[in-house]
Amino acid sequence: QNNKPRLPYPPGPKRLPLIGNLLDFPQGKEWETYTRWGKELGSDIVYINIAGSHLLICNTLSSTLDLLDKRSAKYSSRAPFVMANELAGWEWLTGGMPYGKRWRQRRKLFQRHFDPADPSMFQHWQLFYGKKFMLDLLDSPDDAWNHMIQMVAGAIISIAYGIEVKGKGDPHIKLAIEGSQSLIDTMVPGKYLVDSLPFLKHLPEWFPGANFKREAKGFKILTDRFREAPFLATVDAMNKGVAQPSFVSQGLQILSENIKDSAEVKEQEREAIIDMAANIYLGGADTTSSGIGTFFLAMVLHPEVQRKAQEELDSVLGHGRLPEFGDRETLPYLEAVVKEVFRWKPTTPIAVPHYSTEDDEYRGYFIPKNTVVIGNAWAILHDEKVYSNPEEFIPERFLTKDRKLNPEVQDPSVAAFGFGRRECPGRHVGISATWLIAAYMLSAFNFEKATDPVTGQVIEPHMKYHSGLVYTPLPFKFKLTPRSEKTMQMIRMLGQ
Ligand code: HEM
Repeated sequence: QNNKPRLPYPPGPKRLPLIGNLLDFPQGKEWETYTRWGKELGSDIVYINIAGSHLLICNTLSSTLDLLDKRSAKYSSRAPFVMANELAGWEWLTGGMPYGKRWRQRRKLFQRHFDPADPSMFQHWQLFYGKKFMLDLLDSPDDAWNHMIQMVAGAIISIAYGIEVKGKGDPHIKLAIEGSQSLIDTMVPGKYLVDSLPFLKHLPEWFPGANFKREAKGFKILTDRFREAPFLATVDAMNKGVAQPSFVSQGLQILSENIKDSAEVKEQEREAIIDMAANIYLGGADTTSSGIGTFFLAMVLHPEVQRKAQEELDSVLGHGRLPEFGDRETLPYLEAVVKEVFRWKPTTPIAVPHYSTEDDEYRGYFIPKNTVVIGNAWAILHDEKVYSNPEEFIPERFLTKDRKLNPEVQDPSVAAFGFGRRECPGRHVGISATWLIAAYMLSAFNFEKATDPVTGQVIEPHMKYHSGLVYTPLPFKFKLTPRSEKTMQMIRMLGQ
């Protein structure tokens, strides 16, 4: 290693001594700044250095796949977050775990349960909550946003634990929302000095400036409760013989039938089941609801898209019933709408940054060990060479002239769910939920812009997003009306 001549770092904005690009670091929508830097430098890979930490951004699919996929043995870890992982009790978060045996064990458990070839386990719960959601919409359409958040949270909790949540104010939903918020609060890059200067973790709590340690203690109590409470509720239901099928009940069942492993190995697997179940909520709730929020926005802004999707649904369903998962292949326009939702406003615009574990060379440049490597999903999904007018919402881009899905157009899932060995293991669960809600809502409701009740003026959707790791549309007002008396009857029948 040391005998090799040192190659230059990849191109990047000019660095200052010591602090490097610290002052250039974008606040919000960083994917747009990364894309601009790449264009200005004429390079699809951009290197920046933040006070000694290395960061590499890949702005095209080819460079991203070259590193994160083809060289995944070196690029599949995660950067250490001292505050979140060591102090606030998030060390069991698989999405943040370093690459290795512990992570692999959890990922395997996940894949065993969420087999794309047998989606019935999770689709059963998606249908259950989807129907409940439709009844809630009929009851109070103006509250669509809140109903949607509750529906997604409820479905994910049931998929993980088999616990049927009771709607607004349900303690499991409340704990889950508080738990994931505390994670978002601890994982803000640059918020806690201890993430850049890890030795600070040894300061005693009373030391001036060590409030982060007291804060971490509060977070840890919540984190532990979030991880354990729903799991214990499932164990209790299993003991009483009333548990419903779920990730946890299936995992514990298989574990109880295992007679070949030692008690120690079985205990490790039990811990992995507890961890992974809580990860299902953290990975699946905010991501899915953000995608569905973007779908709402797209429908309100594009009545012509809505109309075409409804025509297609009516031609297949004949106004007589609500769609089912089995209809999916016969509805290419709707499929194109869902693809365009994930492309237009990618839910995770920089995916989750990877971390390199060895020195490397790429196209004549040096990429040191411990570099944070970002596949810029937003840049890939907004590349005008692949998707013309990328800022526009155009489902037709995925279709041939005779309205079939065009296999030659790049599927957004090449980037919308991350890359390589860390690629989202729950992507088919999230896409399935988004498809179902899009199909249900378009068959039964019309989306329109809201009007001011006093002036009667149309209220334009504000199109504001929260710019974090998950790009989340902020709730906006819109109007939902049932398409006909018949659709209202169909929904009412769901409640019987
Ligand atoms: C529908 C929207 C979703 C989006 C956009 C999304 C996106 C992502 C991304 C970008 C990653 C990181 C990939 C990487 O490191 O390259 C990830 C990881 C993960 N996702 Fe998803 N996800 C979604 C839904 C779900 C669902 C529904 C579940 C659970 C059922 C889930 C569970 C996970 C887990 C457990 C990880 C951690 C994987 C690891 O680090 O090994 N996701 N997701």
